[in-house]
Amino acid sequence: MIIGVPKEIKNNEYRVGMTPGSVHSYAAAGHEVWVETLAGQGIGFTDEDYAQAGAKIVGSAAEVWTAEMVVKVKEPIPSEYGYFHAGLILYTYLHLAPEAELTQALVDNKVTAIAYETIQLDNGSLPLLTPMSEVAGRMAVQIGAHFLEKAHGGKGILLSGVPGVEPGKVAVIGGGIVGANAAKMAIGLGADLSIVDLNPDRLRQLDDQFQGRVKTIMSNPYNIAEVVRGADLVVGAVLIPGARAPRLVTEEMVRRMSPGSVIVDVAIDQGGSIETIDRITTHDDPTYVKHGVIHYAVANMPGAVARTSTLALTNVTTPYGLQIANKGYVRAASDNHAIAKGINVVAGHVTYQAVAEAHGYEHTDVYSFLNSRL
Ligand SMILES: NC(=O)C1=CN([C@@H]2O[C@H](COP(=O)(O)OP(=O)(O)OC[C@H]3O[C@@H](n4cnc5c(N)ncnc54)[C@H](O)[C@@H]3O)[C@@H](O)[C@H]2O)C=CC1
Ligand SMILES: CC(=O)C(=O)O
Repeated sequence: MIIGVPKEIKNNEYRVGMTPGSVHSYAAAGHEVWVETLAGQGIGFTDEDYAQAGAKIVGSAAEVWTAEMVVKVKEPIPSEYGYFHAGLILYTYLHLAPEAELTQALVDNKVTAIAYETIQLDNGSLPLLTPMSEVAGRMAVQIGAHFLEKAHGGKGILLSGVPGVEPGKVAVIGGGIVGANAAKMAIGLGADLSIVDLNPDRLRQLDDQFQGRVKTIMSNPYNIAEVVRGADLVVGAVLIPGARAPRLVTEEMVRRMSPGSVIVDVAIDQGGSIETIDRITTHDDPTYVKHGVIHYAVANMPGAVARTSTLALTNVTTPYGLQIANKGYVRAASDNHAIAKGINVVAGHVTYQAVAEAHGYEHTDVYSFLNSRL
């Protein structure tokens, strides 16, 4: 199969869909990999590194996108929609529930769109989202600490406190991978940490894992209002896989926070979990202030630490990508249902229920579709 790896063009996105090591694995399996020139340059992977690993370096995005399968990092942006073509396998993050226009473009062009973030194991885990959630969760606290500094617009709080002065308060809404990784950093800094989740078993795990250094709180509007009101830093970290994020922190709750507090809404890639976050921000211009509170809503946070993130991401995307390339998506998804769950759109059908519901498409059962093609 011919597999294309375009250079990412989203704001400050230096991650890349394959490392030279992943190119080597695809090439060893008999595939031809086309890498757009300078795709990895920003993180120290040169065209020469890719060529030595077995890639063909191509001069333009337009050419890369003519491949049978495209391996990317971020969801395509409108200037890339024109490259879609029937039968293309697009393997990348997609986050379609808040992206009506992208969903329509994939449907109209009969692209087979396999979303990293909905590839799901039988135990419910999301193996291709996990590493980026680890990165973003850890970053969320360091970003929050930065914006809490007076010179960056914050209220002038050091999250750790100092002897004789109490630490800052961090409230994490959603105790999954992002939440647990934010917790590690907050605890490492010595902050006063609360984590809110809906799942009592998850709260028990967090309680055990952090040995009394976290307050675990059941999710309901009353508890969220209380914890948000007292927080210096709120981290939005909820997820309902594939669906638009629930807006758990209301405008009224934000209004009651003290001026100079910070919200980092990691869940912005699924539409955001904070009512006062009405737009995605960028690494170039990451924050805005509403009701005196600093809002950070960057949808590609791991792009800021792109070398670490690319290595972590391709560690998990390459084995699944190889299954898709080696067997074709129909056989790969029939043999491995984790991959079937990643198929959001195929041959003009929407096969992920939450995406169909979000945009009013009829839902096509992915297994019926796959069986019809076997
Ligand atoms: N902005 C960015 O750059 C990045 C964003 N993300 C996003 O972060 C979000 C979280 O991802 P993960 O931690 O991996 O998901 P996860 O599935 O591991 O955790 C989500 C948690 O939210 C909880 N939850 C669901 N509904 C809730 C409610 N009503 N109240 C409280 N808790 C609730 C679940 O029980 C679960 O523990 C996702 O939207 C993911 O795509 C991840 C990486 C980078
Ligand atoms: C998860 C995601 O969308 C990202 O890492 O950018």
